[in-house]
Amino acid sequence: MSHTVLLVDDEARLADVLTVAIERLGYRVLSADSGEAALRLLESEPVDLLLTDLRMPGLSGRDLLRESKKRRPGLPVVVMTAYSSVKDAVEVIKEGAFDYIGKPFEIDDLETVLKNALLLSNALADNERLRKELVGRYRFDNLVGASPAFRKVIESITEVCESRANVLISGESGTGKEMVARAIHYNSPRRDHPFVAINCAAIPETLLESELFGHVKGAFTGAVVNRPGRFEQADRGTLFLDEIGDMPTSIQAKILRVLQERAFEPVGSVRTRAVDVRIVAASNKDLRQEVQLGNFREDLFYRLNVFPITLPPLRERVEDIPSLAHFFLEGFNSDMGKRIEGFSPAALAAMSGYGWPGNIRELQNCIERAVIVCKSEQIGEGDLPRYLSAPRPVANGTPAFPIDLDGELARIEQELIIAAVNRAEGIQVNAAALLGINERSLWHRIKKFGIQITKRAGGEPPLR
Ligand SMILES: Nc1ncnc2c1ncn2[C@@H]1O[C@H](COP(=O)(O)OP(=O)(O)OP(=O)(O)O)[C@@H](O)[C@H]1O
Repeated sequence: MSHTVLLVDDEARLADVLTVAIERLGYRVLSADSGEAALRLLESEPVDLLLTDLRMPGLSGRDLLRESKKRRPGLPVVVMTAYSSVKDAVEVIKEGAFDYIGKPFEIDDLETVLKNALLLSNALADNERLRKELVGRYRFDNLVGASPAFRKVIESITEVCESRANVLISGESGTGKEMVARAIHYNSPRRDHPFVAINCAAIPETLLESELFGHVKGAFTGAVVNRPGRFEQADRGTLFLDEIGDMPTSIQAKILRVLQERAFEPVGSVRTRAVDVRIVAASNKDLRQEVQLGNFREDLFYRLNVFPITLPPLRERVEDIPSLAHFFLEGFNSDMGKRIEGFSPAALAAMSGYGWPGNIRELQNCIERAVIVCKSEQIGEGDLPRYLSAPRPVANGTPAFPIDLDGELARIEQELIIAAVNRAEGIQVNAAALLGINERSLWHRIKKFGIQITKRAGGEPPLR
């Protein structure tokens, strides 16, 4: 395909002669008699090179050069002038012109200049494309996935990582929220400072404040030394507040203050400490809904939600299952010194047909188990838990042997937990009591299965 040259000259006769000559060289020519007309063509036409006269009434060649650099930075510009002078040449080159040609010139000279300008701009464009590809690959090489839904996530990370904006990552359990938080940190200007993570749901309310803000000696029984909190540890870096939806309201107010004033006081201290921390928060609950239910402060929600990223559940990015499965297979192969080459079509089909309530973490666990049990060079359907593809093994009280006992027990466990959590209206301590286990054990199981929990509004619900 021939390249398009936009020729700009206010002298109509010369423009006509040049148009014919340039067309003979094999280019398509668009002609404009002023800088203004040229800008309009630049907006609407696919132009590969701008060849402009320097002195023109209205918008001069130099003005046009500047404007074109703003609109199309990669477009090569060649400037022509009747008043050939070194000073003009230096100036236009400084402003970003590719070359300069003094009138009158031989068509052969023009041909060489045009050819070189186009060659260089193609090379630069290729270079930029390759650079972007490489940066993309090395930056996010551990984030596997090419589905449209996941590509959007990568785009969001690319957009936000350079800034200081707070980020709120939403997504079901095991969808990769922490991984994304790390990708943001390690691709941000803060990458040489700490990435500190804290799981707000895993720490009892009484300890959370001191965990976040630290404490001074004597602040409470057991505080025998001054201890810095996570905010201080993350100074100049990133603090990842995981499961922020489970943060008690009293602490939410304190987090809001750090976001607004970039300052806090350790527990037991009256001295204010300044801190420079970027917050990346994550939640597997719908925080907007939590705000409506009165469980989460609206002002904090808006502070955190400056840049929201939503991670799709694995069942909505089924296309990524094979590449994720291979990625995990490679990792476990090398951890366990195995050489399993891949998956049978039936195994891939079973994985693609399953709903993955625990998302990528569940897939990862499943591949780990398969690598352990697999005895051949390919993971087959039989190496995967039966519940991935098998229909229910107990119908009308009669077991359809053989069954996958572990898989079935996991399924029943999951169902009972969901039922208890629903009965307890999302209040985990009550659900744990219903199941006869402690709250911590329940929390671990909820995490393992990726169960979604939504508390209902209106205080402690009665247990039935
Ligand atoms: N795109 C991905 N490519 C490769 N591995 C991934 C990807 N996303 C997540 N993982 C892996 O899946 C597992 C779960 O991810 P992660 O812990 O980031 O999820 P999460 O959403 O933070 O979970 P939770 O809500 O339970 O804290 C991790 O082992 C992580 O390495």
